[in-house]
Amino acid sequence: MPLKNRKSAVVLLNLGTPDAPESGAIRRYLKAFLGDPRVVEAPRIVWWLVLNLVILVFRPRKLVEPYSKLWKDGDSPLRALTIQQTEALKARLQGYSSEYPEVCYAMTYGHPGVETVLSRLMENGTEHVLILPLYPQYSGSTSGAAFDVVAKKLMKTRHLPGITFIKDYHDHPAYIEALADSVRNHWQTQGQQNHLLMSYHGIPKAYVEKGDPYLEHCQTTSRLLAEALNLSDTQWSMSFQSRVGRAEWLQPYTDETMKKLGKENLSGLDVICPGFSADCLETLEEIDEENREYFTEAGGQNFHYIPALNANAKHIDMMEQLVQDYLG
Ligand SMILES: C=CC1=C(C)c2cc3[nH]c(cc4nc(cc5[nH]c(cc1n2)c(C)c5CCC(=O)O)C(CCC(=O)O)=C4C)c(C)c3C=C
Ligand SMILES: [Fe+2]
Ligand SMILES: [Fe+2]
Repeated sequence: MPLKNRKSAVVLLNLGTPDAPESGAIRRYLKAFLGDPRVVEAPRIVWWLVLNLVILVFRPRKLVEPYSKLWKDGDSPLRALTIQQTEALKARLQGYSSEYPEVCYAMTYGHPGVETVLSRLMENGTEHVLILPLYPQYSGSTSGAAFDVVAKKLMKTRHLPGITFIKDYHDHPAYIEALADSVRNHWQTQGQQNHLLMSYHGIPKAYVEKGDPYLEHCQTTSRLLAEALNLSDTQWSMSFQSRVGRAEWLQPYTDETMKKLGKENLSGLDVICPGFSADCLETLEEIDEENREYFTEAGGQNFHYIPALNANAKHIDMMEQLVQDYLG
C-alpha cells in the first residue's frame, strides 16, 4: 500500500533524557519532567517546595554516577536508541517509493523538543504529522503529557497541519509479536529460566482509581505475551518498578518481587520490561543492576535481563505497521 506522500511526517516521541551526565543537565531535565502536573498531581505549592528545595537539590547529584556509567559515545542510551529507531524506520519507509513520509524524533522533556521539531516540519511545508509516542501502554503521565506538548505548540500555530496521535498500541499484534520474538530469541541463545517477570514502570495507584487505563493496558499486554509464549499461569508474573515518594503506587513492586522470588530459591529468572521501547536508566541500571542484586542477594541464581525492543527488526516492523494503519 503506498503511503500518502512526502508532505507527511512521522514523529517518534519519547520521554526525554538529560543532555549530559552532569548535575546541572540532570537538574534541568528533572525540573521539566517532574514539574509537569501530568506526572506529579500533588497540590502545586506543596509540590513546588518539595521539588525545588529537596528533590532538585539532592537527586541530580545522586544520578550523575549511574547516568555516567551508561553514557556512550557522548549520549544517553535513551536518545542514542531513539535515533537508531528513527534511522531504521526511515530506511524502511524509503523502500516504498519516492513518496514517503519524513521520519524524525522528538522528546517531551529535553532535546530535541516537540516545539522545535514541529516548527521545522511546518516550515518545510509538512501537511500531515503522525505522532507516535513510544509508550505501548497509555498513561496520562506519559502519553497524555506528550499530547499536551503537541497541543501547546499547535495552540500557537495559525495554519495547522493535520495531526494524527497514536494513543497506545498495548495489544497490537505486531507489538506482541515483537516482544514474543525477542523472548524466544533470548531463550534460544541463553536458555529459558523457570519464570518470566514482566516489569512495568509504576504510577501512583490513585491515577488508576481516577480513570487512567494504564494498569488494564499492562495486564492485557502481559496476558497476550504469555499466551504467545504458551506460558502457564505459574510461569510468569508482572510487577511495577521505579516508585518515587511515599504514596502507594501500583503493586506488586518490582524490588519486593525480586527479593521474594530470590528467597524462593528459583534456579533462574528472565526479566522483560515491555513498557520501555528503548533501554534507559530504568532498565539498564534499575533492573539489570539494582534489582539483579536484590534477587541474587536473596538467594536467586541466573538473573537474565531481556533487552528492550530498541531497534530490533520486529520492532521496526511494528512501527511500519502502525504507520500503515494510520497513514496508509
Ligand atoms: C514521580 C513520578 C513519575 C511518574 C508518574 C513516572 C511515570 C513514567 N515514567 C516512564 C518512563 C521513564 N521514566 C524515566 C525516569 C524517571 N521517571 C521518574 C518519575 C516518574 N515517572 C523519575 C524521577 C525519573 C528519573 C530517574 C530517577 O530519578 O529515578 C525514564 C528514563 C529516562 C532516562 O534518561 O533514561 C523513562 C523511560 C513511564 C513509561 C511512566 C509511566 C507509565
Ligand atoms: Fe518515569
Ligand atoms: Fe534468560
